[in-house]
Amino acid sequence: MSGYIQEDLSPEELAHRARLASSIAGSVRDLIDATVRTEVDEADIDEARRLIEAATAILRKDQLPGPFGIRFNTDGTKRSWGNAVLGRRNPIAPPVVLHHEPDVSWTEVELGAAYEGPAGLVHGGVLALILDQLLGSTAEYQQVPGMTGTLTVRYRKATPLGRIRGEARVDRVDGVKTFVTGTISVDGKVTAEAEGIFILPKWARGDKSDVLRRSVGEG
Ligand SMILES: CCCCCCCCCC(=O)SCCNC(=O)CCNC(=O)[C@H](O)C(C)(C)COP(=O)(O)OP(=O)(O)OC[C@H]1O[C@@H](n2cnc3c(N)ncnc32)[C@H](O)[C@@H]1OP(=O)(O)O
Repeated sequence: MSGYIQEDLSPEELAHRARLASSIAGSVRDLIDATVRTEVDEADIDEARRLIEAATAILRKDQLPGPFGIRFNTDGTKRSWGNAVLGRRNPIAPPVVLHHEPDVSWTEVELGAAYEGPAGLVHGGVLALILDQLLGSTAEYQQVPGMTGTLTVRYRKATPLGRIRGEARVDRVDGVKTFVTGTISVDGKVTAEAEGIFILPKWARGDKSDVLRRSVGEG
């Protein structure tokens, strides 16, 4: 499967690239929030556009030919920096930072104006996006990875924009299928529940599954 890339970067080089990725993506996330919420006049919009287009031209001077992919390093680490949920290099990603404990994986993340659906509330699709990744990464961490086959979300209460907590656990494994459950909560109250069925795809079965089991990706 293409898009899985093997690299051999020193710890110093990895740390340097991580700093660069986080700094540029953080600036663009701030820009996204500023864009959603700006009330400036047309002259300021025109000036901001000029500066943004200049910044885009600088970044376009040297680009990957396609997406970032998933990169393995010789030290055993794995980077998913382009990932839409975790990607430290992706300004669309909140980014979600996952914490894995023996029985539970969790995250706490601030969702601002860019993630709005109903007024003042988190978009249901954004919650499904976060749950998909959280549940999928939980399966991966427990060494039973897979692609999302089915994700079922029950929205129990509205989720206000702001700080949310996600938690997930592997419920059971049946052959190539891993069943994972999870929740989103705010101030200790569950607002959404999910179950995901993650399936180790045919192309990754047998020896090839090692590449998916080796480590859990860092965003
Ligand atoms: C790989 C590690 C990734 C870790 C990151 C996770 C977080 C990211 C999550 C994602 O965004 S993944 C992207 C969204 N998902 C996809 O694009 C998946 C697209 N679908 C596929 O690639 C295949 O349809 C799939 C891998 C899900 C299943 O195809 P297979 O050909 O490998 O399945 P197969 O026909 O061998 O069936 C295996 C078992 O799964 C069952 N099954 C198949 N598709 C299913 C489905 N969609 N939902 C539930 N069960 C399903 C099937 O009935 C069978 O059950 P039994 O073993 O009990 O007989």
